Amino acid sequence: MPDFDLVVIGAGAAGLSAAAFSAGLGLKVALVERGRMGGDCLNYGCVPSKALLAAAHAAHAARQAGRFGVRLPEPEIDWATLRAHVQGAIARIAPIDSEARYRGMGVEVIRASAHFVAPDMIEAAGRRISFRRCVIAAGSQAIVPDIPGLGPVPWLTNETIFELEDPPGHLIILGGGPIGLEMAQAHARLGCLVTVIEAGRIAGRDDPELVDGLRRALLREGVTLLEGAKLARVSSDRPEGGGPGLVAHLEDGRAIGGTHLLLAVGRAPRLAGLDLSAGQVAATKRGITTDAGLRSTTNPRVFAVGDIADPEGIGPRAFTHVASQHAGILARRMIFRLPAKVDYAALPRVTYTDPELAQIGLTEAEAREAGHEINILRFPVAETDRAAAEGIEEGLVKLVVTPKGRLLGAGILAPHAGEMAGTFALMIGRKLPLSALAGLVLPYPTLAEAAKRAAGDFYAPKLMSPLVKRVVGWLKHLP
Ligand SMILES: Cc1cc2nc3c(=O)[nH]c(=O)nc-3n(C[C@H](O)[C@H](O)[C@H](O)COP(=O)(O)OP(=O)(O)OC[C@H]3O[C@@H](n4cnc5c(N)ncnc54)[C@H](O)[C@@H]3O)c2cc1C
Ligand SMILES: NC(=O)c1ccc[n+]([C@@H]2O[C@H](COP(=O)([O-])OP(=O)(O)OC[C@H]3O[C@@H](n4cnc5c(N)ncnc54)[C@H](O)[C@@H]3O)[C@@H](O)[C@H]2O)c1
Repeated sequence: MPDFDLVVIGAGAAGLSAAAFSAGLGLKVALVERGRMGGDCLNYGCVPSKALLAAAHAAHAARQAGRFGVRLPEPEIDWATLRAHVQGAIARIAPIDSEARYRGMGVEVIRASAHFVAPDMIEAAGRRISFRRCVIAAGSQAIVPDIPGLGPVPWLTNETIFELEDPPGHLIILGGGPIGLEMAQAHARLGCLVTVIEAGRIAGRDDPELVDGLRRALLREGVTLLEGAKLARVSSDRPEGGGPGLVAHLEDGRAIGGTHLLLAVGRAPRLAGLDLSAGQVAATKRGITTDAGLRSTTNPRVFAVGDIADPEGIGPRAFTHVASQHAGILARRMIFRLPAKVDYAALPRVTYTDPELAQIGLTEAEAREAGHEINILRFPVAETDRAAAEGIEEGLVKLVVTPKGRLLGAGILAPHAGEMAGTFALMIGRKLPLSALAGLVLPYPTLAEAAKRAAGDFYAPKLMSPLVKRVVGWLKHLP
């Protein structure tokens, strides 16, 4: 008999969900975690970043209040209290992910590093542990690019930036993806100088039309965005009187002096140390190779979930809600032996800047690339009455639909766009026709009305057609 029905490696969003439902269904489960319970999302990712952004938005709101005739002095940033707020947000959620809670569920929690010693056995804390099934949920970590000068010049990643004792004077951020942009706006609003060095364009996976508005918003707030910029090397530049300092030298000869460097150029799966070859588990630099049901293609006892999983070579989707989706697939596939596959057709993703940038399903470019015949519908958020009342200038809803009115994708740039994403995820996921959105009675005044107005545009030409006008002309003669 194996020691455990299930061994889970990693107690982040993905591993915790897998352990909880498996123990709940009566399986004997071991959960191995070498770092902090809760993984990246709780400790170094979603939670601290959103807590920092909340503080930054409060500072910004105070600065903007004058527009409404409410005059406030320039906000003073109390960094120690701000840090306490960020750590407090983590502490508030931590009990949910805690060792004590999981032990209470009957899970054996092992605080150690795990590695394979055989296809049906791992080793952790000096113990060899055999299993019927193993779920690898070891997550991902920040990529450290090979840039001359890094090393002598220290750098920050998502694991260290929330621990700074003092605010950075001038934060140089390498990479303008979700991490780079969220951290850029957060620090700029908190009074730091910020320069983003992006090799391509910022928010490169998102629709350029939506990104335009976000770019304008960031530039207005004083963030320096260097797009299409290649970093050649970094050098140390300690200012007189001490303190951190560096110079980022771009390939085109520009040199940017700053105090701190944040690396936000993407994520790499945490494969090192797992000794996957001993477990006969195949992997590439994108992650653990699985089928569409998250089962290892080379070891049927093993599944992979969360950031480390690479189902069918389509690559990871590094989001906490994907980790949860994976856990649901695992329950059906691994425990109930039902067919279940990853399906990202209705996947939402949100960059929590202000305005927020949300994409659900396909962007226009992705839909065209996939060969869909599409219509594009747009409505500027600024034209809603709510935007007028709140002085909102930036924002756009952009819908990607088939000629028959099926929604393939929705992009939203708006304050709190993430709160609107659910409607679109439901529509795409359940294949609801666009008429469902066009006919929806929404509360007035809300920014979400922009989405309904965009959907309405699909039907307006049909409604105003000569045929309909003839029918109306005929109907008016009826008693
Ligand atoms: C700054 C930042 C902000 C983010 N914001 C958002 C957001 O707003 N929304 C969103 O959806 N996603 C966000 N993400 C992404 C999200 O954090 C990840 O997708 C999610 O944490 C992945 O969960 P996971 O369980 O796969 O991996 P992780 O959370 O990384 O957990 C893996 C765990 O495995 C442990 N581990 C690794 N190897 C071993 C081993 N050999 N033995 C034992 N333990 C091991 C690690 O210590 C870790 O705790 C953000 C990420 C970052 C970095
Ligand atoms: N709000 C959210 O849901 C949220 C927030 C943060 C992170 N995440 C997840 O974490 C993942 C990783 O985020 P990320 O921002 O680190 O990575 P990313 O891969 O999304 O973006 C990295 C950016 O860095 C650029 N880049 C790469 N190498 C470079 C170099 N040498 N010089 C300059 N630019 C370079 C790329 O062109 C890209 O635009 C995201 O894709 C997302 O899945 C999600």
